[in-house]
Amino acid sequence: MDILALNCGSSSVKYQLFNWDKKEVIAKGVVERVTIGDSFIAHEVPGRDTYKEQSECPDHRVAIDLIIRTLTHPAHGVVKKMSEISAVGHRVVHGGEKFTCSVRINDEVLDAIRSVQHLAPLHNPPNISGIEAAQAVLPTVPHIAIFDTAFHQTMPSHAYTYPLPYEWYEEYGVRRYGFHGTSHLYVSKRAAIKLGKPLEECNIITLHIGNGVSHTAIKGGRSMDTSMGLTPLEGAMMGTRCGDIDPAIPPFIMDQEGCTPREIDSILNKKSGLLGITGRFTDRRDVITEADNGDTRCQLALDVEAYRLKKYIGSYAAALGGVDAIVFTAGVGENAGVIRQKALEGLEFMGITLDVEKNLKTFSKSGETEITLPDSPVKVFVIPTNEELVFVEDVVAILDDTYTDHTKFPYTFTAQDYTP
Ligand SMILES: Nc1ncnc2c1ncn2[C@@H]1O[C@H](COP(=O)(O)OP(=O)(O)O)[C@@H](O)[C@H]1O
Ligand SMILES: CC(=O)OP(=O)(O)O
Ligand SMILES: [Mg+2]
Repeated sequence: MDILALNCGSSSVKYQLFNWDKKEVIAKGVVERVTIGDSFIAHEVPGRDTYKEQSECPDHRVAIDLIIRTLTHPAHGVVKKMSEISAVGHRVVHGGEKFTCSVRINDEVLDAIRSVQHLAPLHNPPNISGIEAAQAVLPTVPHIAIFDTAFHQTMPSHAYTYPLPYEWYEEYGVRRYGFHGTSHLYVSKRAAIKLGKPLEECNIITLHIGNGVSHTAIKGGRSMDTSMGLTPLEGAMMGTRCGDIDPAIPPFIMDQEGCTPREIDSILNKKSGLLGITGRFTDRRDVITEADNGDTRCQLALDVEAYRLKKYIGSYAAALGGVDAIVFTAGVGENAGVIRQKALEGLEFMGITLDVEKNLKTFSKSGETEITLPDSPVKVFVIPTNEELVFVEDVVAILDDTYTDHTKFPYTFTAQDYTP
């Protein structure tokens, strides 16, 4: 059974075609610069050179057509016709309180996703266009929505309630939701395997550090708290997003500079974080290189990022009442040893003893790696995330009618009989 996983971002569409029977990736890739101009596809098939093609994608529908054309291309493709694909799994970032698990998409589900799109304006609208575009091209196969927020619906009310007028929660749904759920779920399952303990007995802190950054405190496989909030703006400092700040700052700057709520929101989402402090960069590779070259603002941005990571580790260890493992994942978490080291410095009192040399040599391509010394009471792992695999597992479980919810491990594939 071949399953297509789609992750439609504001200006990109990532995809993965997975063969469930062989448990292997048939092809994966990304269409970049969708709606922007100069769009192209980069298509990877294991054992072949990456195929790149320039092709204008003014909208997501054209991008999805391009993916399908590439997947079925006589030379670069991997399937003869699209009818070989059994189902499509779509990432949907915000599911509000309505969705505690993945669901088969129908008109009612699409309306419900639309009803919360104002809570994730950078993410949900492209997710919806992607679903509509894929349904138009593949009208006869099941389409399944997998929500970033679903995994975090297990949070207790004291973790998701803001100290704000309670009516805002009742009337507008103002509460913490949390995101990157499939990534936190996947790496925590993998960490339990590496610890050699049942997930139900583990306290794990997962640090997803990519373009978006979020941290989660996981007890017994369930999300107990997470750093992103009503929207993906709260929590850690990110490439262009501010994360936690004094809420009085936005109205103060609006008064000073005469900007509108929409303008200030755009600055906090797109011009803050590492870009805000450095004035130049969002990519940590650039920030690290320039800090090494003596740029003090790049150094400051790294110091702020690492210090804030350390504070989340401490607070989540307290929230969980102890921690068995800490996991670094996503582009930065998997590759930036310097940031990991800085974030963990001084945490020996918590039982974390880093293997400094091994940490600096660990990247995504190293695979799942323990970066603490063998006698470290708390283990720290670098675990490459695989959100698409969670999409695929959920799709299969829904098609087989064995699906309950994420935390009940409908398929133990990621947890048991799988070696990444
Ligand atoms: N070797 C590296 N060192 C530091 N940061 C890296 C490295 N490789 C990738 N990154 C960072 O990873 C980020 C992308 O992470 P990723 O998880 O792919 O993001 P997303 O899925 O949210 O688009 C880039 O912005 C870049 O800063
Ligand atoms: C929710 C979120 O921030 O997602 P991403 O990291 O893909 O931007
Ligand atoms: Mg990502």
